[in-house]
Amino acid sequence: MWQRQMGGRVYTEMDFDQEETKAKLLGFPGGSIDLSKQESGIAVLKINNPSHMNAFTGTMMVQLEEKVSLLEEWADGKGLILQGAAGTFCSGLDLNAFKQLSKPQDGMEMCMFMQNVLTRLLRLPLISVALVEGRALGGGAELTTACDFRLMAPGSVIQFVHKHMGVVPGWGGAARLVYLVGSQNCLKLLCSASKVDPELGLHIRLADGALKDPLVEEGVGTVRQQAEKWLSHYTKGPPAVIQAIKKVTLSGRELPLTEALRTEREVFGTVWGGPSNLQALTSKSKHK
Ligand SMILES: CC[C@@H](C(=O)O)C(=O)SCCNC(=O)CCNC(=O)[C@H](O)C(C)(C)COP(=O)(O)OP(=O)(O)OC[C@H]1O[C@@H](n2cnc3c(N)ncnc32)[C@H](O)[C@@H]1OP(=O)(O)O
Repeated sequence: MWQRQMGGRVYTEMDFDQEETKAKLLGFPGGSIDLSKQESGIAVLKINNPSHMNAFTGTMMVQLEEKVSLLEEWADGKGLILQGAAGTFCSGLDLNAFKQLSKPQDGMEMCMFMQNVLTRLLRLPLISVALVEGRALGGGAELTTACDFRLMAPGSVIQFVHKHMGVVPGWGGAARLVYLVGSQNCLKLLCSASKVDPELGLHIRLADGALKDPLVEEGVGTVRQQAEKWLSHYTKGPPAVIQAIKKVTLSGRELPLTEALRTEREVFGTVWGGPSNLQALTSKSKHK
């Protein structure tokens, strides 16, 4: 029930031929999206195209979809960190692909593909964090909004540069940005294409944390270690319970009240009387 209501794609085969679009996107090679799942239940998705500032190629779009599919089935998963390679996040759509996808229909098919993938990414039953180092530009800025939280490293910048490209966000970034920062701040960020640094990010609630500089402050660990420590505060506990918390939060955010309540009941039924619940009851009764 939950999967049907919340896990679905935005666009179906009624809207576009996903497989045909995939084949087209694979015509823009370069880079990779690498997934590593850890025993702790935290996975890391690496945006890996460092020679091009982690610009997002067609191959990377297809690989992102494949990795999201794997994460949707990860029963032991609790958290996810989205990070760019070589100390920077993502400089947006690969400009070569941009040029070659210049026909409106091609652009819209790419958008539908990426909106489907990023919506599924945001709806993963995992607590997700975009670890922003260096620059997150254009589509890269949109990628950061497809996670539950954003942690910004010292000197990092999120910049919706779309106006400079004569376009608007197409990967769902505008819809998600309005939800995160409100319509006025969204308008300001898109119309000014201004740089959001950690301080401004915290102020407008685009960022949920500013990480410390390990070169300045001893003992704070790398930014990745800091992000993992931050995320660990929210992923302590059994995977089934953490996943259920994300599901009821998502339904509360996305569904009309009656449907959200019904979904909450469904999800509640998956954990009530489950092993974690029974174990908690047993340990509580010992304290009487
Ligand atoms: C729907 C999303 C879509 C949209 O509509 O907005 C987009 O995302 S469009 C793309 C938006 N992104 C950009 O406009 C950023 C473009 N890149 C830059 O402005 C600069 O590269 C930089 C990111 C500010 C870094 O500048 P700098 O430090 O001077 O390094 P270089 O410019 O020399 O870049 C190093 C290397 O990386 C290549 N590169 C960088 N960004 C891209 C990109 N988006 N696509 C392809 N390649 C990119 C750059 O060409 C250099 O490679 P070489 O020329 O081979 O050395």
